[in-house]
Amino acid sequence: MPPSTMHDNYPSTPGKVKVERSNYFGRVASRWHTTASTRLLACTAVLLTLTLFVFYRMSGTSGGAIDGGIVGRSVAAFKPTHQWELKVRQSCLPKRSEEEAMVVLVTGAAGFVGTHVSLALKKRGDGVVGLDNFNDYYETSLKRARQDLLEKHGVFVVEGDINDETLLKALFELGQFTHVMHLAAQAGVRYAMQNPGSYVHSNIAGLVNLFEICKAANPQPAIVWASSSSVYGLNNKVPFSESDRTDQPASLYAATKKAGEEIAHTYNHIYGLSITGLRFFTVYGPWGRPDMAYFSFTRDILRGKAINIYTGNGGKDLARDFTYIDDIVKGCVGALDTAEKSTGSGGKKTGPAQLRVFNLGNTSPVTVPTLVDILEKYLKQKAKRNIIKMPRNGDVPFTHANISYAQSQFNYHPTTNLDTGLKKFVKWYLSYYGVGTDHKLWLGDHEQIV
Ligand SMILES: O=C(O)[C@H]1O[C@H](OP(=O)(O)OP(=O)(O)OC[C@H]2O[C@@H](n3ccc(=O)[nH]c3=O)[C@H](O)[C@@H]2O)[C@H](O)[C@@H](O)[C@H]1O
Repeated sequence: MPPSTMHDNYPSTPGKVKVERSNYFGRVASRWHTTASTRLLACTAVLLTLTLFVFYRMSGTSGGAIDGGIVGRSVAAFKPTHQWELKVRQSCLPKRSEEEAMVVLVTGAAGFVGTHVSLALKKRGDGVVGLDNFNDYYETSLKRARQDLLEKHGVFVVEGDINDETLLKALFELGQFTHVMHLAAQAGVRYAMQNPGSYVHSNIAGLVNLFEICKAANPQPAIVWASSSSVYGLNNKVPFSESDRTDQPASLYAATKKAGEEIAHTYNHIYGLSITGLRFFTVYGPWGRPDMAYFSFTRDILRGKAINIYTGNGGKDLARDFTYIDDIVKGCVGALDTAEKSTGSGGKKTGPAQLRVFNLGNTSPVTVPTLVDILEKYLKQKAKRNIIKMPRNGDVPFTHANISYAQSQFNYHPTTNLDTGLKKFVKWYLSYYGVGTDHKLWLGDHEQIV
């Protein structure tokens, strides 16, 4: 199999893609007992394949395009059209006074948090452009529905990957962004064991590419980005404070988010980028992520399917500091509003710049069985519960945020408890998918739920 075909197994925008390993080497091995000339041919083919593979990988990075290394090829060259430029310009136009207004690039805009933050910014009159690669980590129809919602509110979502240098340069030139809300990432704690490359592609390579573009932009934007409560890993000092140790990640997902925080430090230190990391604590709500427990439990309860409820050591219930999406949006907007300007110019730092990390949690952990109790109440249906020991897949037993830093800096006060938040989620879920729980059933009317 030629190397180009081998690479076609990898997506440029990774998602839930099964990487089928080439069985070329297997076939070569099985024929190893044949003639000497076959053996020579096989050796040459293996060497040629390896040489081309290495060359392909090296040319991908030396050409300036930061691609995902093990996950991929460079994204296809982007060529802006007149129509595309018009849409970007229009979406960037603020509707409030120039001094007050921000022009924000929201990456991951068709994602759960990205959609809500984009809407909130647009509603108060900021210029907002979205960017999303629409990967298939979970159902893309939900991402497209969020995109429809955004476009109805005047937010144009550019389809593209944060690793696409050409696209990002064109966007930054047009947009002259004052801020970047960076939410594009490969999410999910447990999926990291199935597709580690996608975490490297989005959470490491993509982050570096975005910082490179921001550092070179004139003016440099201030950046607020999504880190994760998972960086606390096996930390058992509660509640988790920003100054606690974060050097024991329990999953590759957590490790890439922790790495992102270190990379942020570097770009702040060398180039004067103003960077704020937000450690989100298990965010849930309407338009949420189908891979998360509250969402998949809802689906399975309605279908009469059993759900797995994990327990920790000694059968102890797991607990999360579940945080409602509206509270997270307030935190994101607060972080944007208090972000100072970057200090660099022409890729050079001219003075020290702001570097912050905040917990955005709810400060009241709830156990997973209690979450299921609440869902049963609002779904009016009993769950079939399988209680099983937590698999060794990167999970942590509990999370609990100390939010006093965010409180002091931008008055962050979460107001929605899990009961109220899940009630709103269930209402949205039933209106979106229909009571019959057929996922293809679209009842529309979603705007009222936001
Ligand atoms: O705060 C974060 O930084 C992360 O939050 C979220 O991770 P988690 O807190 O692990 O949420 P989620 O998967 O909903 O599992 C919730 C609970 O249900 C338990 N759980 C899960 C699945 C299952 O089948 N059974 C079960 O008991 C499970 O053991 C856990 O106790 C985001 O997905 C992640 O992207 C990141 O943003």
